[in-house]
Amino acid sequence: MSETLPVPSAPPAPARRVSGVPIRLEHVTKRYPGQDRPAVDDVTLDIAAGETVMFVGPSGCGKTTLLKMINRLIEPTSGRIHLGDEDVTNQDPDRLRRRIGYVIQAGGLFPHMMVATNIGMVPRMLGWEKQRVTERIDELLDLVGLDPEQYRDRYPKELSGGQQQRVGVARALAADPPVLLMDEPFGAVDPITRQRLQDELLRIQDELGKTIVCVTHDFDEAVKLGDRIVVFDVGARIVQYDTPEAILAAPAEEYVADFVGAGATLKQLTLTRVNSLHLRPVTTASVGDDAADAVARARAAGDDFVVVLDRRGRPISWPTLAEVSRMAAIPATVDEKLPVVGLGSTLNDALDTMLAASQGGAVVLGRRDSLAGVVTIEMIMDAIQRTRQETAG
Ligand SMILES: Nc1ncnc2c1ncn2[C@@H]1O[C@H](COP(=O)(O)OP(=O)(O)OP(=O)(O)O)[C@@H](O)[C@H]1O
Repeated sequence: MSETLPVPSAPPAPARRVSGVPIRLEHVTKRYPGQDRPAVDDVTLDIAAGETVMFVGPSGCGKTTLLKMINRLIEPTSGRIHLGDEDVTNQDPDRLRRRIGYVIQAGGLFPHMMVATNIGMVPRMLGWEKQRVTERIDELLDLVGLDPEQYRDRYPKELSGGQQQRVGVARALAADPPVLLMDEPFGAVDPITRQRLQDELLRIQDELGKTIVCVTHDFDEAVKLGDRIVVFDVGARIVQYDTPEAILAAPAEEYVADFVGAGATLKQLTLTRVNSLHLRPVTTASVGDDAADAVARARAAGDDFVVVLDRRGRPISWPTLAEVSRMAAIPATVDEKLPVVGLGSTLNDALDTMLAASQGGAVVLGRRDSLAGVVTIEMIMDAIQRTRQETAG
């Protein structure tokens, strides 16, 4: 029988808006027919409102079963589930699911429905007026970084994997549910896209403060996204439930140490985020501005590059002064390969992004993809050096 594990007392992430509710699982068990051992064996777990909690553990240990019992896609054999003050164990599952957003691998979009129809499904079921649904769709596309004009009338197959996943997140958030469940949400996309989507999720969560429970196979992802991580063993036995920092510093059992991996010191870098660096301000210019003026301002500031912003203040390119000098006005050209990272990106991510680009740095995006500054390879190297010294000392 697993012991009761209250929410650990470490302080939550820096104060942010909380729109989520706490989740309490009480002695929850799931026995599948014909199996001798329960897939989930008497689990008690408290998840605090507004936190992101990551479920990790070996294949078949019961993570997905536990997750799906929260929105009753799987019915518990016994035990109770509370959302906020409410016992939802016997609540009508359809009603329950409207209060719990659910994101699965590859977005899980309906292929025959346009993006807008996919996103607007739950609000329409809830009887929202047409105008309100339409506005909500555009608002959400904007939130997940997709231009509504360009994407709302497309079919899922006309989107990249990463874009489909973004729409999946938008759809899950449509009716503004307090809880978001995610099952390997970024498992099906390439590493660079995954990193971007993780950054977006951090940014969105920073704005919204939902209660998020997310299953992942990737311990680095758990460290990056989680306010806390639950490490499970077979039967969804909770081996450790703590902040990423605490788990990396002191794995509870040898089993967790093995799971965390030999590179734990290096993983500490995954804990250091771009927002902890002192970001460099940079010369910017808007589309249509006089190029000579931008060059003069950059020279005066000692910058070799100019970050070009679109009319919504989002960076679209990062030309050198030599390139800008050849122009009359700043063009609207979007550089598809612009190296960008989010404020929540880890130093590992930032380094990966920079190594694939020519500028020796990356543009840092803040809220709604606005420019937060620039991070350079030198800044990352300095930070790595400091982390090494602290770990050694
Ligand atoms: N519908 C089912 N019928 C019978 N057994 C099941 C069913 N679904 C899952 N199981 C079993 O329950 C256990 C837990 O499965 P679950 O999918 O929850 O694990 P998991 O930790 O999410 O695994 P993975 O990481 O591989 O996705 C496994 O032993 C699995 O074989």
